[in-house]
Amino acid sequence: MQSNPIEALKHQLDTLCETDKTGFIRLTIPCQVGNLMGWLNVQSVYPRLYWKARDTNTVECAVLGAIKAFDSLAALQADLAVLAQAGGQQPNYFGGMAFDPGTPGWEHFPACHFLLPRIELKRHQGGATLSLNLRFDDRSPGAEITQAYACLDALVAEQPLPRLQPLVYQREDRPSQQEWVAWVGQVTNPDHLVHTPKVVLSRETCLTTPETPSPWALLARWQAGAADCFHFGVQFTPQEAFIGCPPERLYKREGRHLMTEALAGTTRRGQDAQQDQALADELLADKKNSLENQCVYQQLLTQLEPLSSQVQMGEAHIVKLRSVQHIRRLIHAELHRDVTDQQLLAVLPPTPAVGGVPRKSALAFIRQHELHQRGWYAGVFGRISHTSSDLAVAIRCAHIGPEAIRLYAGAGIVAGSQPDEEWHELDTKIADIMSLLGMG
Ligand SMILES: C=C(O[C@H]1C=CC=C(C(=O)O)[C@@H]1O)C(=O)O
Ligand SMILES: [Mg+2]
Repeated sequence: MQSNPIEALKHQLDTLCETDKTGFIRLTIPCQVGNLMGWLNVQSVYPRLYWKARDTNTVECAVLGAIKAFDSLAALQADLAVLAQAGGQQPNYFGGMAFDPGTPGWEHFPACHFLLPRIELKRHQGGATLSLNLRFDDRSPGAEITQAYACLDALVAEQPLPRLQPLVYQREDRPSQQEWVAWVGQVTNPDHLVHTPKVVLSRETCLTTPETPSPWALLARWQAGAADCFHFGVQFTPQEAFIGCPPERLYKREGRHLMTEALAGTTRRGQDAQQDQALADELLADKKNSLENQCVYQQLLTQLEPLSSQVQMGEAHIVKLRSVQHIRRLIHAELHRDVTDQQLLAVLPPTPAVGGVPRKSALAFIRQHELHQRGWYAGVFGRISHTSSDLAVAIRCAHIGPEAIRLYAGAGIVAGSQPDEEWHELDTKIADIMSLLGMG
């Protein structure tokens, strides 16, 4: 990016200094950008966050800094309400939530965290824009403007992403395959299935290496092979990152229209078109995989019923990703007038695609057995605003620390699940990122 968009934003800020300052203000200027992650990778302002929703032709966002951040949905919803009441421009808040707020989770990753960024670099079909966000309602205007100038001064020009170097990793799975087999045995025991028909068990694959790659270089490569997925990354601190390319939507809300889905039930990709189709047909007809999907849509329908006037579900169909195929059912609903994102996020996650049925006893099993912290894996990641929100289920993801990369994968265990097949399913779910790391 050339320096003139920054100068142009400063010029807008100069003009703003002389006018009335209230509420939320977004200053925007067109700009040119090559690679948003190449830009993010060199900035010194934190948090650094990337978000691209699953739909084609959607906006790509790279954001920096936080002029406001919320560790609770109630506080976030209150802020949305204040700004909606004031009218005018409405901001986007980016962030996520942990899988289980009742566990310690990951250090530096609060159970819930959504931020209103200082800087937004966006690219859409019409080109790219650079925006500077300001808040005046709850702070001294002078200090806010000084901080905004300082943030603009800190921006640096985009640079090519570093190459991914071949590294040697030491792999350790938690649980081990032996422990996994025992857990699947417990969950599929008829005495357990009677009260808990589904538990999504997960595994942490810890790849230790003296030096980990740039998370943005890794995400850029991962994203290139993950069409039809959400793409996200966040760094709250320079030492660690959480990135992912999840195929599953928690929900998208446009006004009162809500879209959600049940994505569960998995098979691998075939070697050729014919085998691929045979595997897809088998998946759709398979009882165990259909049950995994049914648990998800039944719970979503039950939860949406009191919140909406109409709930409609489409046919089961296959979603093909690079290494796996899934069963999906799309759900549409018209929300009642007063339903908020706070309510939706209090009710919907964790869906039985990542938790289980009933939620309470599935979570109890997970808490009792899994020794690794899921943290934001299987949680929520995305964008919230007054007019529309879009959130992914944070699966197919990696936590990148200074000495290790942690990959996460889970599998829905129901009646008919075979321990070794489910273990193998975990491996196909991490196959994309493993091959990028040279471990495929
Ligand atoms: C929990 C994960 O996947 C879920 C989503 C799709 C298919 C799933 C399955 O077939 O088990 C899982 O429910 C994961 O990838 O970590
Ligand atoms: Mg499965």
